[in-house]
Amino acid sequence: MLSETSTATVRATLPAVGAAIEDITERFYARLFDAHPELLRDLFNRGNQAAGTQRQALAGSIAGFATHLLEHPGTRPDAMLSRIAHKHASLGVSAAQYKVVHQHLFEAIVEVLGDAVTPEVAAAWDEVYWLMANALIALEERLYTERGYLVGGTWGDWEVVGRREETGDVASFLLRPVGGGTPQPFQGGQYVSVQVELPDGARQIRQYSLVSAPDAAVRQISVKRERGGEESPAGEVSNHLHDTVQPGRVLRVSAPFGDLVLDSALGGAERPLLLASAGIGVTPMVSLLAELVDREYGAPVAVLHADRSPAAHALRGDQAILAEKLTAGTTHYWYEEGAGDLGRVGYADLTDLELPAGTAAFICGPLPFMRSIREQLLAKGVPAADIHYEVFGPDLWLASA
Ligand SMILES: NC(=O)C1=CN([C@@H]2O[C@H](COP(=O)(O)OP(=O)(O)OC[C@H]3O[C@@H](n4cnc5c(N)ncnc54)[C@H](O)[C@@H]3O)[C@@H](O)[C@H]2O)C=CC1
Repeated sequence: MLSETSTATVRATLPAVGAAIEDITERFYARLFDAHPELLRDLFNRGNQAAGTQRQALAGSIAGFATHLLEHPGTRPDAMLSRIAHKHASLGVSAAQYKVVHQHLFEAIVEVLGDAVTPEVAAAWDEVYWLMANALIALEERLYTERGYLVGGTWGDWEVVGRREETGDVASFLLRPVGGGTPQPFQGGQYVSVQVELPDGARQIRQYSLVSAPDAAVRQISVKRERGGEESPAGEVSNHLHDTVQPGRVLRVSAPFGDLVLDSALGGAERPLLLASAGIGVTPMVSLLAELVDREYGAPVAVLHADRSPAAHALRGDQAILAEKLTAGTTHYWYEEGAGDLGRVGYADLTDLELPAGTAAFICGPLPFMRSIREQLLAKGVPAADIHYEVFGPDLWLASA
């Protein structure tokens, strides 16, 4: 909890810091990568840096954390912290790295705000930083130790033992640990980080949801080729995987992390579920469904998916087969074109969908889709706390929340 003196100072300076936060985070990353070029090459996503989205996400999380401290003193924004901690753990982040970030972040604050950063102001924001950093460090250490990993030591070598083209843009890669052995079961909905060496020697990392059943001996990821367009650069890692990775290749893969998991929503008891995905957001839903089937889940499960067309709908077969195996599963599909009798036309529309009382929702897909589903669920009376979501890449939902 923020001290009384710092609370007053943070309250008085939040508007100024908030207004300058994107400038501050831009200079922060410039300073950080100047001092540690290896971080941009081998840890941070270069595409997100170039597009500025990581900066917006960091700005959003700092501003969000400070606002939370002021508005809800004595509590923590647990959902936000948990999401960040899982992502960090999958990257192997360690406590020492928070000191490096602190140094460059505070230098950037002074560079942007100048004399406004009195010792009192610096001390108050220092307190905010360390409240957030220490909360994350504790969560990350718990994630490592719970699973018996050394801090930062979750990477392993995995051999690609199969590859399957799912759609024109999505390929699945089947992975088995080098040296054999059955991997520990993960939780449906979790993801792994994958690190590949690119032609210029950079070792870039991306997260991909696990698609296989949590206890499968062979793990599967399904990757959409990010072709890029006017607003977004082509995905360096997804294109590399599509163009060069065939069976026999060994990839560096992290242990599974991610908190879009059943236990976070269920609290021990079965309840009606809604699993809504769009586009490549289908991936975590498939492992969640596999886990539900495995548990012989008895409560109603509504499986919703929206896509450009049936042909673009990756893993449609797996999703349908698993939904069919559920005791009380229903499927609802929407396609922008070519729906025929395979689904409804247009974006996902929940107007006609009857939601049993007590439904918990899981959503994953492009941000506009997730916002639209969240709005529709809130309008139908689903409490915000029962809406769980996964964001791939920088959390711009937070930045704009
Ligand atoms: N959870 C996450 O953070 C995810 C992020 N993405 C990101 O989103 C981008 C696009 O993903 P794609 O699979 O190519 O999806 P996409 O662009 O093919 O869209 C899939 C479907 O989302 C729905 N949708 C799109 N805009 C909507 C809107 N404004 N309102 C309601 N529904 C809407 C439509 O039904 C559309 O067919 C990717 O670049 C990816 O990085 C994708 C999946 C998951």
